[in-house]
Amino acid sequence: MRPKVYISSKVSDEVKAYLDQYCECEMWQNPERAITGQELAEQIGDAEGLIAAGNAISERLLSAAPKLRAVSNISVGYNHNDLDAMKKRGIIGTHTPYVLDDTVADLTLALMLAAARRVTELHNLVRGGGWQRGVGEQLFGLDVHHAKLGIIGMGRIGEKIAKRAKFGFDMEVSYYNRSRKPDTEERLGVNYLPLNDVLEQSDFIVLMTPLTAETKHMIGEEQFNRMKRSAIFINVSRGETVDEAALIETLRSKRIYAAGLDVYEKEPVSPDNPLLQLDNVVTLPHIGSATKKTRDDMAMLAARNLVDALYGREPQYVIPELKN
Ligand SMILES: NC(=O)c1ccc[n+]([C@@H]2O[C@H](COP(=O)([O-])OP(=O)(O)OC[C@H]3O[C@@H](n4cnc5c(N)ncnc54)[C@H](O)[C@@H]3O)[C@@H](O)[C@H]2O)c1
Ligand SMILES: O=C(O)[C@H](O)CO
Repeated sequence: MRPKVYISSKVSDEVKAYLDQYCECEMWQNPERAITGQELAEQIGDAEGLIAAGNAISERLLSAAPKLRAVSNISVGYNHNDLDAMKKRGIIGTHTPYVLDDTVADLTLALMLAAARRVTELHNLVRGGGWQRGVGEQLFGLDVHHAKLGIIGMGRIGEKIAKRAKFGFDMEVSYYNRSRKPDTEERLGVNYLPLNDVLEQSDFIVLMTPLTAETKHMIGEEQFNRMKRSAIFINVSRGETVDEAALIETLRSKRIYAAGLDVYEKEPVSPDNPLLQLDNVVTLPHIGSATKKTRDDMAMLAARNLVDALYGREPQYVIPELKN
């Protein structure tokens, strides 16, 4: 009998057709909104496999799915998976690295450019008729080209950002990482610096680590106070890597120049979040990997990972902490 699979968000016809060859699939059908944790727990039933699109894989969900053998995340980040609970039940967990790197790096550059050149602020000014009053010096921005970029977390995506910055924008690129990367330093001409030096010397600081116990609130008041007053801070990693209250205060007091954000401590961001009231912030709704092609590629990779797991083959991208 073919294994039952639950797909927690709508996937392309091609991905669905691939899964249908091997599995009995049921899919969340409402394109208007994401499935809630409660709904997923109610619907997962006796599925042996789950294609998960950012859903919390918690003890509560797993206890509602007694037959579950494999969880395949359509994401590279897996901080929303309770790895201990999965290990305890022997559940195979997979993710989707590499296929999204260029897309996320493109968006990071978009945030750097938008924050430095005040793109959304000026867009709003033109739309609101403010151009009639002229565009004075107080609305001029900062250069991206030839500036100093510091990347915290020089992994797959960090490297793609470094490459764009270095070769596309003539930036001087430094990085801080858990371990040094001599190959990357040689290949891309980037310099390793201790974290405090990256914070103190960079014009742009991009945070690109995964969310772990170690990186939670890695950037807070002390780190913001080390940055230049003209610094631009970009977060495309996970919201909880940053102490958001400290970020809000830093931006409110203009302690740094601006921020570009794709991720937040609580998502979706509430309309009351003070970040939304500040001119010196560019905000995006966690869409780093969201082009149609990249999301389709991620879903297809997740589907292949899941089928391999359910048919007893080693999936290409098992979550490293869950590898035997
Ligand atoms: N906004 C989005 O849509 C989006 C899209 C993709 C990925 N992400 C996030 O970006 C993260 C990174 O993705 P990736 O594919 O580049 O991962 P990766 O594992 O290739 O790179 C992460 C790097 O961070 C380093 N690192 C880990 N802990 C650290 C610490 N405590 N201090 C310093 N460095 C540390 C690692 O050594 C590694 O080099 C993902 O885990 C995900 O959370 C967000
Ligand atoms: O981790 C990821 O892949 C993104 O945040 C979701 O697309």
